[in-house]
Amino acid sequence: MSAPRTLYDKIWDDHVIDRAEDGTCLLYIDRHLVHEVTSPQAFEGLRVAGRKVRSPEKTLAVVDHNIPTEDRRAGIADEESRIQVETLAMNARDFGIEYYDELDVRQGIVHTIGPEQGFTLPGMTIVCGDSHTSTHGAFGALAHGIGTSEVEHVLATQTLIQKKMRNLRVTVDGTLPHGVTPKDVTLAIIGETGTAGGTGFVIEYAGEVFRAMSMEGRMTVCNMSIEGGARAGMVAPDETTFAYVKDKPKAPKGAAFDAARRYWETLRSDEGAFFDKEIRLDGSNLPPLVTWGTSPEDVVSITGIVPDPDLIEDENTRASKQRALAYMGLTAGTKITDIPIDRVFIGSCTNSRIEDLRAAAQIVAGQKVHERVNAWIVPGSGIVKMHAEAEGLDKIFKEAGFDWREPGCSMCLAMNADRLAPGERCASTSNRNFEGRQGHRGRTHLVSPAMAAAAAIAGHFVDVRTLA
Ligand SMILES: CC(C)[C@H](C(=O)O)[C@@H](O)C(=O)O
Ligand code: SF4
Repeated sequence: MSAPRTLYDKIWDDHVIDRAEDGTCLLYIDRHLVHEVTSPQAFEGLRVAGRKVRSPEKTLAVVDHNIPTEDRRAGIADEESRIQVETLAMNARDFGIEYYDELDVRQGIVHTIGPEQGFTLPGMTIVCGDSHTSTHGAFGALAHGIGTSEVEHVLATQTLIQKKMRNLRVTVDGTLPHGVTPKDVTLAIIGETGTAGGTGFVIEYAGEVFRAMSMEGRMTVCNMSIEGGARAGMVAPDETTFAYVKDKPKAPKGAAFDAARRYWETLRSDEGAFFDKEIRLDGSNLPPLVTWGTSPEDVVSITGIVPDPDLIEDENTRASKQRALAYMGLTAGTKITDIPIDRVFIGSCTNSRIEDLRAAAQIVAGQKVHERVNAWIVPGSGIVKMHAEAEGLDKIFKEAGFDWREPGCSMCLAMNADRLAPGERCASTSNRNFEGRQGHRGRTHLVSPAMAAAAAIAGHFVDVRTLA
């Protein structure tokens, strides 16, 4: 009998084409997602070399980072963004790749549309020139970001040169309390391990909490694997996965689905499989979390206070956390619920799917956005937007005073017209809170959609567990 293997080992083994003596492998790539930021030089490289895209049918292109989230018909005012978008459209046309442009209802954030279209499936190797490709690991796929030269390599060959990572299992057992969401789980994990805790690893998320979690929740968790330093994160596929995938436009149908499913059912870590590192958390004790600093590991409970970096022993850590506190304009000891906010951003590939919008709408219904707050909802895709509107969620948000916008990366990163003004403080459902991430001198607090919605109403952070 062969040695027990992890989920990662199995997907890896099934995709190795060639192994060099030093362990470097050539991996087959099943799916390649392409967006406007990291693809222009890759296509240019193909042009110069006179090469074609090896498997256009395994490649899908979409615009997300540079597009405006207001009326699209007005075009793109910013010259650089306009060129990025036009270039992707041209490249997709020239190389025969399916492309969702800014007027297509299927357009959205690259990591939202892959799963939505059934382009993302269990057991696959999935890459994109984007770090949050880890999102797709929620399906039990090996999915990670690649650099632009690798984008060119995959376009040309449908393969990638890779070294295998080590196996890390993060087990979260128990039942999440009311008001505690997948976003809080992922922030808790990063708070525990730090942003370097996953370096050199592929994470498998295991335990009762992930078994009970929806596909969208699993995507939120896998999305932020990269903030925890890991190459990728994954959840073994199960009935929840199969039910989600079934009937998606690009998923296999009928007998082909049944055959695929039989393979997918083998994609779980064997009893006794070896993990290089294990981390355990109790999900039953988690509170809603808020980040106070400029790293996703700077998490604190909603019932907590801004920590005092002066108390940190390690000199470097102390200096960096002191700087974070100064950047954030906070004073140690301040209650988290006393921090006033100016902006709310419910969006990004972490938290802008339909369940996120429902969770936010539930808190917003019948209420008004606080007079000081400018609050936005940016659906992850045109399909999410359409579903939300069919459910009347847009009305709930608009009546409360939210801006209901067009899909895209938007204010997750300041690469388009959407950004914080200097000094503005934002409750954001995105995944990064680095200096300037949402705009020059902007201040980001990472939270769940429910927490962001509650903050929009109150004008400061609120413990959602105290709401009905
Ligand atoms: C623009 C892109 C390369 C980048 C990434 O890789 O993550 C972006 O999506 C981000 O979230 O910072
Ligand atoms: S939504 Fe944010 S994190 Fe996700 S791909 Fe876009 S910029 Fe990157």
